[in-house]
Amino acid sequence: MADAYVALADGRVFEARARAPGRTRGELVFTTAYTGYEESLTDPSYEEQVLTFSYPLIGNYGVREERFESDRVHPNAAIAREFTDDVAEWLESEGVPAVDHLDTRDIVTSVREEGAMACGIAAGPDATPEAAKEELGQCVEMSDHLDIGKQVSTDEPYTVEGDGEHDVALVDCGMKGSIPSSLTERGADVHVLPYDVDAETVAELDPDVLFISNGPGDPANFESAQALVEEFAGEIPLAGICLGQQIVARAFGGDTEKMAFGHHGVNQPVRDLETGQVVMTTQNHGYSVADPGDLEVTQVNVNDDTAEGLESDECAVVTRQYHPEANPGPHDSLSFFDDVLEMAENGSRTPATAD
Ligand SMILES: NC(=O)CC[C@H](N)C(=O)O
Repeated sequence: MADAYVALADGRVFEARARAPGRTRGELVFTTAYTGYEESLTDPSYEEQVLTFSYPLIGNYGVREERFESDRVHPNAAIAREFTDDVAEWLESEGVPAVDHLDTRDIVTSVREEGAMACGIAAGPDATPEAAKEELGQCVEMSDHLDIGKQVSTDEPYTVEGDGEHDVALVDCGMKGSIPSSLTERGADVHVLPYDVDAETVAELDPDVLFISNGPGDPANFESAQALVEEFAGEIPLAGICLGQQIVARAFGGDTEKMAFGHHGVNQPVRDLETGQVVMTTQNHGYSVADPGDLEVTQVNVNDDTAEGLESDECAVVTRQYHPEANPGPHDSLSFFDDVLEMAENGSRTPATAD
């Protein structure tokens, strides 16, 4: 007998098996990643979402903390065709409801056809379809999570030391741990700052580059990070990943829009418009840059032409919509971090001419 229920905004209620008990709700999204479940579940960009894995068996190589991207699980709940005991126990210990033994192909095709939608979950001995529907009724639209940055950012600034070759000011809007480590490995000291850090604090640090991280929710709600970019545009080189690209685009007069079901997976093809080269990338976003403002689109998604890379020579800006730090996913675009540090070194996106 079912001991878990998933209620969707399209009116359907799925029966399922409870793997970690509890009641919750969130925006239902799916990832096509067939590996990297620990990294996805600890990616802060999934805050306030319910994550469905389209790959049918999740947990077949265990759970290891060194693969975590942050110190907790971020989606409000997780759904798979089958979770192993390792993953189920981990999610239960984190208090995050998990359900399996339901037709995830049906869920994925519904989201693909109708877009990311609200869902409610009730799992455990007392679960009822009505409880799942009640949760669904309380689900808040992603764009109405006005201060979602506070839920995921650091409260206090701190520094992760590399070799002191460059100083990166990294605004933590819900960053994945692989972003600072990709920079420290390349010799930079990374000063991690709260999502609402003020301009004076950044000015005092006098960084070589101001870097805006990935993060959850609607980029339009990250007003203070946007104001920071507006303040330092043309003064300090700027970089951004995912939410960071969206915030930088808005600061340069551009705009963002909600996608139907977004890109969540590890095989999204991206073409560089200058070289023509295509790389496979890791992605996790539900919004995209609809208008790059004063920035130039330098890379696009091969599937749907959305903006994947933005740059400005004049103001020293380089951003990516995808996740060059990988984890999970392919390492094809790790050189982004070399480009960022080269820009930090030269103070410009174009390499200094040797003369
Ligand atoms: N990974 C991210 O930074 C996601 C950015 C933003 N929250 C989106 O959904 O598009």
